[in-house]
Amino acid sequence: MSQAPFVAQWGVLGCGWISSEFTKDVSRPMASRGVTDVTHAIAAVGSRSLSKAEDFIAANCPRGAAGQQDGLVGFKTKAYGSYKGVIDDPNVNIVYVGTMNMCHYEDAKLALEGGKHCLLEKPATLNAAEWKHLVSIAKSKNLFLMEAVWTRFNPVMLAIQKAIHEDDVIGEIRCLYSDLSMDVYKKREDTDRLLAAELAGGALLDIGPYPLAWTMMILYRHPQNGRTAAEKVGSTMMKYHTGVDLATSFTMTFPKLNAIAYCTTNLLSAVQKHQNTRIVGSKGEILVQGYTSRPQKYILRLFAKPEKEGGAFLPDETIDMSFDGFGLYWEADAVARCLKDGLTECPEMPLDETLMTMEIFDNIRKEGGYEFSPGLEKVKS
Ligand SMILES: NC(=O)C1=CN([C@@H]2O[C@H](COP(=O)(O)OP(=O)(O)OC[C@H]3O[C@@H](n4cnc5c(N)ncnc54)[C@H](OP(=O)(O)O)[C@@H]3O)[C@@H](O)[C@H]2O)C=CC1
Ligand SMILES: O=C1OC[C@@H](O)[C@H](O)[C@H]1O
Repeated sequence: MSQAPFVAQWGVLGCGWISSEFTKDVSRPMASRGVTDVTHAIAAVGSRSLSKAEDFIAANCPRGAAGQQDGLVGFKTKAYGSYKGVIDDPNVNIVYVGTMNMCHYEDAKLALEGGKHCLLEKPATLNAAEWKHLVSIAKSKNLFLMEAVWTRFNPVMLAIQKAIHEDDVIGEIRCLYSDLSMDVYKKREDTDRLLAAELAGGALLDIGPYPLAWTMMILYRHPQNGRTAAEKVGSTMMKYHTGVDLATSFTMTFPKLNAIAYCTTNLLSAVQKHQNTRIVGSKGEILVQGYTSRPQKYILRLFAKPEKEGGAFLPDETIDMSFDGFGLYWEADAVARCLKDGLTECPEMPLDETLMTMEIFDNIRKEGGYEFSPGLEKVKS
């Protein structure tokens, strides 16, 4: 007889866009992605407004998430007009923080201090000091904590990682080019969360985590790199008049591989839906298709004669891994498995790799002159 799946009992903080995608994704039938060991319930949803939380439930999970639809738990999703209500709900065992960047530290702290595990949207915090403090609370209470870098769990990312790390498909890695940019400049008001200083906006914090995720997954985690931090990180930042960055680029060197990552992000240009990440090796290259944050396919392009300089390519092979929904469910499933197994950090997105990210971003901001508005950072180094 097969065992009943483990049910992650989520409490959602903030009823904005990404919380709705997360909620819809974990409400999809588990069978649609062949998962049988874990499932999900949305136990509670919290907003600063009760009616917003009620409307959110009606729109995104009227019958609860997958585990509730399958009758694995008896409770319905409850709406709260405060975040604290969610934390105190006895049916919640893990909190998803989908609030604005400048709220992440305090909202995650509320969850952890309330004794709940926590999945925290990217960027985890505003700086490394805030993250270190959250980690210390989580560790002292033996609670799970993870930054929600969902791209790390995307099947295209994992297939490419295997192709490069295990199957040597494109040979020695030489360069990784990764961009995620958005067409925001002159299209949105200065009060928009991406452009406003008081909301800790800017390209680096909002979409910079994705080029960095590719660098970490493909170069930092390369078996021959031995999880050695980048030797050098260089950056260029262009600021907007509000004080946030309109465009940032950073390079990261990995001498053990003789490989370099070129990462770019801006709020100036339309996202090319086709190809924004490209990985070049000695035998050919991989062209990631779709947004850098949620790719659906990749192209494998091999040199006909790898030993020759500037040689011709063999015909392209397209590996199509298209999926339904937004694609946050793989991350949610991985978190549920961690809880099921009693882990307090996720091997695919461990606490120290978020710390590394926050330290890299702190240094890039320092180099580029991006200082947060007074009072935004709750812990400073
Ligand atoms: N993983 C991913 O692909 C994505 C991740 N993100 C991340 O998720 C977070 C939220 O982004 P997104 O959903 O697009 O943003 P939204 O503006 O759509 O939602 C943010 C929510 O934060 C809550 N909030 C709490 N305090 C404030 C405040 N002072 N001002 C405004 N809102 C506040 C609000 O919830 P309420 O009113 O209900 O209390 C609001 O709905 C960001 O940190 C972003 O980086 C965003 C998009 C994609
Ligand atoms: O994480 C994100 O990915 C998609 C973008 O649209 C969004 O601004 C960002 O927060």
